[in-house]
Amino acid sequence: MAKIIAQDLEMRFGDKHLFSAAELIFSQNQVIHLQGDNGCGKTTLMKLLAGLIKPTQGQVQAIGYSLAPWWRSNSIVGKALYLHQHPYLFDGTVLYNLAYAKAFSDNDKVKLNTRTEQAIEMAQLGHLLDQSASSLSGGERQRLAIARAWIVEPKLMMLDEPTSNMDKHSQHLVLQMVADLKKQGTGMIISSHQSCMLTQICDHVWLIDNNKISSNNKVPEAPPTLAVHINPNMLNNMA
Ligand SMILES: Nc1ncnc2c1ncn2[C@@H]1O[C@H](COP(=O)(O)OP(=O)(O)OP(=O)(O)O)[C@@H](O)[C@H]1O
Repeated sequence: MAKIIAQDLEMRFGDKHLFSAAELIFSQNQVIHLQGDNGCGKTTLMKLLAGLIKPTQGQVQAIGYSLAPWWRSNSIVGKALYLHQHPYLFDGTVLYNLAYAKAFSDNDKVKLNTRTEQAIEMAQLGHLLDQSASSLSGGERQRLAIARAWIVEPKLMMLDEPTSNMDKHSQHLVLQMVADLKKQGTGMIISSHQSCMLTQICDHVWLIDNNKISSNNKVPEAPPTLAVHINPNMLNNMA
């Protein structure tokens, strides 16, 4: 099973102590809601686990992956996929961005083509395929980035404030893809300082507070309540 393990972790920027943690384990089949106030270090923690930056102290290692090629000096890079809240997209069309994902998957060509078609449908990107990715709205960019990840089926993935640019409809589309990845065993960290549709499928919480990271099982959230509007005339008619 793929895991990222961080031990004796400490992160500082100059004099600013962001957080310390004796041990953090992020593994497949685990969906974590990463919580904490603005500026507490959620993005920094995810970048550490993705190998994009190094901790001030401590080790971050990946297990359950095949050995990294000799030219890749940092063996963490590329293990857990990190999706920024303003996702990086390649120059080119939406279709080009989806097709590019195939280079990062071990799946065979037929399966990748089928998954690409399914992803286009799930993310409702069909009418945007020939449009330049740089011209997409914030919510469309997020949908494209998550569809691209869904095609690849990563073992571990981190979503940084994924719903910050999304209306309810886009959130719902993304929820379907994320829930499907969960079913397939993809481990996920979803950072959000508020509860949202996506955090409802999380089963663990990591909280950054007072420069410490605590880890707990998540108390299930109540399903979203449906507002029921009762027409008073209807009640009169029933009386
Ligand atoms: N490269 C850097 N150099 C110096 N300080 C940095 C650097 N990157 C982040 N910081 C600081 O570290 C703190 C944590 O930033 P980070 O983006 O990780 O927080 P966050 O919890 O994700 O915030 P938000 O909820 O607002 O997105 C902030 O005060 C930020 O200014």
